[in-house]
Amino acid sequence: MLVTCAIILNPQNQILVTQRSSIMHLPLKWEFPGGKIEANETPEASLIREIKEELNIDIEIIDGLSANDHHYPDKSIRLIPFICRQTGGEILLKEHADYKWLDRKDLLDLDWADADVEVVREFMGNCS
Ligand SMILES: Nc1nc2c([nH]c(=O)n2[C@@H]2O[C@H](COP(=O)(O)OP(=O)(O)OP(=O)(O)O)[C@@H](O)[C@H]2O)c(=O)[nH]1
Repeated sequence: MLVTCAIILNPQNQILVTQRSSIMHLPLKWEFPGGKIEANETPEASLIREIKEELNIDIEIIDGLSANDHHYPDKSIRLIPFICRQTGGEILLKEHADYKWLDRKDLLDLDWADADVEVVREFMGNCS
């Protein structure tokens, strides 16, 4: 399963992180918002659509990071991360339990979905 996710930076270079709801796969784990790529969709178009659907905000994509393959007991995903900026809208949570803007140094303190840990490490390594 191909999944895109957005590392959205604000003007203070904080990062938007979202918490999965208690009724989702990986309940209450933190992730970067995003979702499954649908048929005939580019990764970039999929991510822009998902972020609008889930969070009610518009983003532009700045850059891509390495995809990370991860095998959960019940599914395997390829997580494709993009660095993004918010260009419009106000955050309204449609699916998630919570969100926060975090300083980069605090990212590894969260209880991440397993597939995201490698993505966080690469992102932190790139920025330091
Ligand atoms: N959006 C998103 N999904 C992630 C991340 N990390 C990670 O393991 N995933 C997994 O990727 C899958 C796709 O996410 P989704 O949000 O579109 O799908 P979903 O919860 O409806 O999944 P489902 O319909 O298979 O239960 C989920 O199983 C989710 O747990 C992440 O950072 N962002």
